[in-house]
Amino acid sequence: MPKSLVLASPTPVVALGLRDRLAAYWALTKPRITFEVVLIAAFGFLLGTPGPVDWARFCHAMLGIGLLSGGIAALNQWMEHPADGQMRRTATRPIPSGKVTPFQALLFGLVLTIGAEAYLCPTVNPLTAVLGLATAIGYVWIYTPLKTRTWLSTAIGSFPGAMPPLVGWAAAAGSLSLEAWVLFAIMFFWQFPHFYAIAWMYREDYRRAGIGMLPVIEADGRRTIRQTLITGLVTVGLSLLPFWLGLSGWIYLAGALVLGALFLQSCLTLARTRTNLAAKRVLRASVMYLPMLFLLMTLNRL
Ligand code: HEM
Ligand SMILES: CC(C)=CCC/C(C)=C/CC/C(C)=C/COP(=O)(O)OP(=O)(O)O
Repeated sequence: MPKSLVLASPTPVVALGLRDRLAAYWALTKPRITFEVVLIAAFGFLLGTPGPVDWARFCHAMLGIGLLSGGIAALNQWMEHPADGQMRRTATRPIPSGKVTPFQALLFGLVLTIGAEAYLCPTVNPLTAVLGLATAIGYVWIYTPLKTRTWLSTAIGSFPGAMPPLVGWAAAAGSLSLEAWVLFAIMFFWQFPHFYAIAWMYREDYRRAGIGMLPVIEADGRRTIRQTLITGLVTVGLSLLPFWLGLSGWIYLAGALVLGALFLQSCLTLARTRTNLAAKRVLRASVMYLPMLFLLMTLNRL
């Protein structure tokens, strides 16, 4: 297929009923990713709570974090809608499919992002708002433009990507501690198997849009596999630290080992078979692994 082929024509906005219009705006927030962001932030909040849980603050924090995650997802789509229109996976998104204009998406993203910041600062605490702002800048203004410039963009995007537990912790505690940074580190390394699996599955799509992720730029996939295995191992190794730090107990340790073994098994299967199906299993395993690990950590503490 020629590189220049545009899968979704940049049509002007199509006439939509209210329901479809709302659905298009909802899609701009990348709801499934935003859901996982809020979930991990919620675990971060509970883990960072020093005494009894302040449920009012918890609700404010989750609402603000959800709005922020949705807002930056919309801004990301505003910035990369030409590339999204070139890829099968993203060609049906609200902007390339003409359901929302780029300007509407920009406005929506700004309102949500600025609104979230203005909400988090007084109702939760300034530290949470500052970390949220750093996440927005890191994701929208640093990671997104770098996607077409360097294969290292994914490693850079992992910094804002790892913020949910840190932001959740800050919302509860009003400060950050070693334990919070350990949660950040687990999530930072977790992302490598996650996005290498995705980049493997969609490498033709990414190539067409000029996004040179590692599986796109290397011919044989060896570095992708090596980095997937190493970062998978580092993730599982780091996942044992909450036990040693006294954040969680024996049930967590046993569960983390079982979950880690399953996650690593999916990475090893990808290394052995190098198929798209195996990459899909790594993606599924990664999406399950993280919330289950944090759930165990939190339950075990309670
Ligand atoms: C540099 C970091 C990351 C990159 C490049 C990345 C990229 C992607 C992409 C392209 C997909 C779509 C896969 C598909 O359509 O089949 C995806 C799925 C997903 N990602 Fe990530 N992601 C990253 C980090 C994160 C983070 C930090 C979270 C959450 C806290 C997350 C949660 C998810 C979830 C839940 C899905 C599945 C969504 C679904 O079911 O459609 N990702 N990721
Ligand atoms: C606290 C808080 C609000 C945290 C937000 C965390 C965050 C920034 C998550 C997104 C991580 C990420 C790099 C996703 C991929 O985007 P992509 O542009 O590569 O994906 P795409 O190709 O599907 O658009």
